[in-house]
Amino acid sequence: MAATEATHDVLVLGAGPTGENVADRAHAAGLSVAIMESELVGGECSYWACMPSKALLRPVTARSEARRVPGLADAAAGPLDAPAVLGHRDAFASYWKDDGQVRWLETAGIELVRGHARLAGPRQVAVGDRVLRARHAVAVCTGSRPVLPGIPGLADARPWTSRDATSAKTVPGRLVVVGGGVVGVEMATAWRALGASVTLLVRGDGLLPRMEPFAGHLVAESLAEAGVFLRTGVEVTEVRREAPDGPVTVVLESTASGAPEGATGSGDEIVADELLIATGRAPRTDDLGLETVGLAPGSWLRVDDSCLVTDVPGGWLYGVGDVNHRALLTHQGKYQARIAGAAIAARARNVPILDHGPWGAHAATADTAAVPQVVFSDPEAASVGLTAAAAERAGHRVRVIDQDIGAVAGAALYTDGYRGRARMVVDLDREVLLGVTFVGPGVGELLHSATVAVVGEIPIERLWHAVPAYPTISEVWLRLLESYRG
Ligand SMILES: Cc1cc2nc3c(=O)[nH]c(=O)nc-3n(C[C@H](O)[C@H](O)[C@H](O)COP(=O)(O)OP(=O)(O)OC[C@H]3O[C@@H](n4cnc5c(N)ncnc54)[C@H](O)[C@@H]3O)c2cc1C
Ligand SMILES: NC(=O)c1ccc[n+]([C@@H]2O[C@H](COP(=O)([O-])OP(=O)(O)OC[C@H]3O[C@@H](n4cnc5c(N)ncnc54)[C@H](O)[C@@H]3O)[C@@H](O)[C@H]2O)c1
Repeated sequence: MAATEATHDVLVLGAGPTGENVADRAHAAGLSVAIMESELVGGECSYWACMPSKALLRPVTARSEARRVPGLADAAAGPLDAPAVLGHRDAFASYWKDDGQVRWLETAGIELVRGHARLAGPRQVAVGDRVLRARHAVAVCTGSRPVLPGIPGLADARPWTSRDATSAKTVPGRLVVVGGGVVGVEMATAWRALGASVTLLVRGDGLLPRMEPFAGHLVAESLAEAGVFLRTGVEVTEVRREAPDGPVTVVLESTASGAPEGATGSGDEIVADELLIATGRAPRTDDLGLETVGLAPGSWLRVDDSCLVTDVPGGWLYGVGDVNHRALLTHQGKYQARIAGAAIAARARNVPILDHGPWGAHAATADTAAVPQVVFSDPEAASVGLTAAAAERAGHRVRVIDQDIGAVAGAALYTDGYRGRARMVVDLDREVLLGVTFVGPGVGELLHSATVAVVGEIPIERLWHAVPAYPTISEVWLRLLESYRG
């Protein structure tokens, strides 16, 4: 059968949050756009990542806070209603149906092409028996997938990935989680609160290694209090699941210092019902036709600040979102999409000089200079910009100011015995903030104040006039600034 052909101004591969926003920005600029999707419009974030995971975690943190509010503690003392929480999660994952997002594409005037898309040479994409051509740009927004390390026996042991951990229909009796990054911590938090006996295995010496060390310490302390069995400094060397529906045995390099609640087996082996591997991400570029444009299949796409792929000549191929490995977060993918969409539109109109300096309209800057992230653990950990160690490594002359958030009146009112800590990293040469970290209940909503301060490079002397309302947790800002100014 002959291939059907069509030409659009812009072709977008992958309709996750990033692809949707590239398509939207390009279309809003008057360009014709087709977007291709092999699974569900909305991508990982909507169905197997941000939305379902946060729907699982919100009841956990709400209960935990309520337990520390006088008058509510008894009412919140019982277990979570797991079927209700899982049902709430299902609703937030739109029951794994994308009708709503498809309707949005239709309303926006963006053509949806369902199927697996592959590049078929410069400015050309094949989907099934269709060949689509792009007048101006092709944007690859195909995201990332979980990495499964090459541990003997793992592939045959039916491990959970982040997709299973966010969509499981029942609570496992015993869950082993490998990886102390964001997915490992969030999912250990959720499934423990839902009733599973959870063992968290970490290769390094702590959790959340990309944040300030106190974030990992406070979260680890709280996970241990919740009954999570945390083992640091261990490596999984083998995994066995002898019967398809039987338990899984995880073999470790070191000796256990105790056994997790409800687990059978100890020492070098842990037996569990499910095993979640949360050890990072790989780009979804292995079956994308990258070789037809001179790139290596399976590689992250190297891009400039307008998200143009640097290794392909001609100025037509963009890599936006997770796939370029700059910042694997939905809000940063969408930010890059707004920048790339503007750059695509400007180049299509032959605008001679793009605004490509840092913080310019056509230069993604915040996704390297000021990335905000909230880990929705209990307590939450929220950070933007550089940690103290990263700032020093980058050659800045810094001063670090730490503050116990529990000492602030608003925090004391928020929950009894509020435990939390804040840090700001000050650039001593310019007297602006390079990074801010908050750990504690409810701090996720505090983060944007720090993001504005870091991105805006607001001088400390002006921040002094940004008066936090009394009595809110935001008063921690005042304490941080008082400590700095003396
Ligand atoms: C468990 C978990 C929780 C997370 N929680 C958060 C959070 O709270 N906040 C946050 O900011 N980030 C979070 N993230 C990260 C976030 O999910 C990603 O950064 C985000 O989804 C990236 O968006 P994207 O559009 O670049 O890629 P994706 O969301 O992965 O979308 C890519 C799309 O491309 C499609 N596709 C792939 N290949 C092809 C092809 N060849 N042809 C056609 N279509 C294709 C895919 O089916 C998919 O729909 C989380 C991640 C995980 C794993
Ligand atoms: N709330 C949020 O913003 C949120 C939530 C979940 C995920 N995400 C994003 O999704 C991405 C993926 O998260 P993730 O937790 O899978 O990756 P990650 O890179 O954050 O953490 C993976 C961890 O696994 C460890 N690891 C790697 N190989 C290992 C092995 N063989 N054995 C034991 N440990 C090993 C790494 O040292 C690392 O600490 C991250 O970039 C994250 O930002 C964001």
